[in-house]
Amino acid sequence: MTVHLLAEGLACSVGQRVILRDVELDIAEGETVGIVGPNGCGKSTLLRILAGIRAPSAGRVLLDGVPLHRLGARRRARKVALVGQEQDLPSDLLAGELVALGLTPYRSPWSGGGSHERAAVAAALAEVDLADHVDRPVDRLSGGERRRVLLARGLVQETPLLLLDEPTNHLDVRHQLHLMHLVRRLDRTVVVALHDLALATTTCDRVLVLHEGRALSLAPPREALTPDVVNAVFGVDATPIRHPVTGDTHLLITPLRPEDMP
Ligand SMILES: Nc1ncnc2c1ncn2[C@@H]1O[C@H](COP(=O)(O)OP(=O)(O)OP(=O)(O)O)[C@@H](O)[C@H]1O
Repeated sequence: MTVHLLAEGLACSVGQRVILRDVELDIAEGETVGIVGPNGCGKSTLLRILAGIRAPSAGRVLLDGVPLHRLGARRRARKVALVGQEQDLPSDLLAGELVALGLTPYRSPWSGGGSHERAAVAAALAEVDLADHVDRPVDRLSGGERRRVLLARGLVQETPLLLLDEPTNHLDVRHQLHLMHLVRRLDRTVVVALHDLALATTTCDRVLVLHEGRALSLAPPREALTPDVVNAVFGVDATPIRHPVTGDTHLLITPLRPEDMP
């Protein structure tokens, strides 16, 4: 249950302002690709275009060669799930009911949730380590629990393409790693916007760096996130450090020294 994702010449503008230009992506079946870049560089906008929620001002998105815009809403919802950064969740729902919304594309009108649906919801909540939260009101969940419930809603949608917008926000370090390892294990194509460069490096197959509306590279993490790129894109000082046990290179990120500031 995975898909080849191709994006050709994507652009997006709001009025005169260009948000994205000439973005090309060729993502293989089952790959986990991270999108990184500074605040406002267009990560969420790109994910919304890849989800078919926002139309690009130029270019197109193809899933296994089929243009996304040709798919009706229901077929698209069986192909692509976007787990966004929703702040306001319906306060009168239980966690299990919110997750069950992910099954909407498979329901016939007015059908209720049968035992098959309840099992799917329970399995998705168990995947995100919230098996005992099915009957908890959504408005009483912590920030991290909400993020994980939203991920469960995306998982239950069973789409070959899963798009995640900063899914690790609000999560403690153990749950950040758990979530990213869970995502990698899925037999799905995943595109995930992340702020944590270390997490992107250790958990993504390839990383896309967005800077000033352009895609700089789509490459294995340590090729995409060199110290020079990180310094230029984020305006920080990144120093490569070798892990004493694994020998892998990690970036130690500190503020620019005053003498290096532009
Ligand atoms: N509908 C819109 N109207 C006007 N400007 C918009 C609209 N949508 C996005 N933008 C602008 O486009 C730019 C990119 O926004 P986007 O949310 O994609 O960035 P991001 O990389 O996800 O940011 P962050 O890391 O802060 O979440 C921002 O400057 C934002 O203000």
